[in-house]
Amino acid sequence: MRIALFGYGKMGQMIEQVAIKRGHEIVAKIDENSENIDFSTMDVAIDFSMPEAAFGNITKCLHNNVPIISGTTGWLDKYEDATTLCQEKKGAFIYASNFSLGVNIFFELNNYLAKMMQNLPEYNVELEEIHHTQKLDAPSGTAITLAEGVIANSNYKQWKLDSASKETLKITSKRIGTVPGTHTVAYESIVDSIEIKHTAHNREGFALGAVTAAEWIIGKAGVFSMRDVLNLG
Ligand SMILES: NC(=O)C1=CN([C@@H]2O[C@H](COP(=O)(O)OP(=O)(O)OC[C@H]3O[C@@H](n4cnc5c(N)ncnc54)[C@H](OP(=O)(O)O)[C@@H]3O)[C@@H](O)[C@H]2O)C=CC1
Ligand SMILES: O=C(O)C1=N[C@H](C(=O)O)C[C@H](O)C1
Repeated sequence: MRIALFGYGKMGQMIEQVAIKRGHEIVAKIDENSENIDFSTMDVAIDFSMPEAAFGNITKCLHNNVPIISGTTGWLDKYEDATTLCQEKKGAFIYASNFSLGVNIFFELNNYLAKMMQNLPEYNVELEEIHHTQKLDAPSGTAITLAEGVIANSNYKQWKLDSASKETLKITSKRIGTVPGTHTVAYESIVDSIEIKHTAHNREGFALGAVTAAEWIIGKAGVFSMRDVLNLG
């Protein structure tokens, strides 16, 4: 498969390693200064760039009929515009806040746990995410997906950074050293605590998930998710 990388930072470089190991070819490494991009050389594009760049990269790919996988976080105010364009162009697009297999299982676990806790008012739930100090957005995209999972299965109406109320689910974001990504969902009552936690040890799981999604999307049209790729039901 001929893969173009939009963004060649920490994730772009890890994806290159994983893709080459799986027999793929990197045909372009695109950054904010790239001009005259030749879309005809690409079977698929993978975008791990920056919050302000992702939507532009996605729309360029869709306009040029190149399937696009995006893992960039912090741009989701434009997600619906991207899906509408994808449908208009009969293109192929996947966004995931987290491409790792482990986190996608963790998302399912989070939804299941939230459903079980729904009618147990003695428990209070909070989310925490920890990432490296270079991360630009907060809360993490993964924490937002986890919060959406809790909200869909509880009486919470919204999430907020550092602030809680009866209707507001609190997310705490910490930035420490080189932490690749740690997410905790904690339910607390007076008598006990229930915690589920995912700890990424490095970036390889994210990269493998993104390359797997790129392999899966070839020949398909539509807006998909990692639930589709991993066949999680
Ligand atoms: N969904 C997932 O599984 C994961 C998502 N992420 C997300 O992916 C994104 C990238 O993370 P990471 O690789 O760690 O970040 P880095 O900062 O290491 O890399 C981002 C790269 O994007 C480049 N860039 C800037 N503008 C553009 C542009 N217009 N087009 C293409 N590239 C551009 C930057 O170049 P320059 O430095 O020259 O500006 C930089 O090299 C973040 O949003 C992060 O949250 C990260 C890990 C997993
Ligand atoms: O910026 C990162 O590094 C990560 N970003 C994603 C997020 O915002 O959830 C995924 C992963 O946790 C690493």
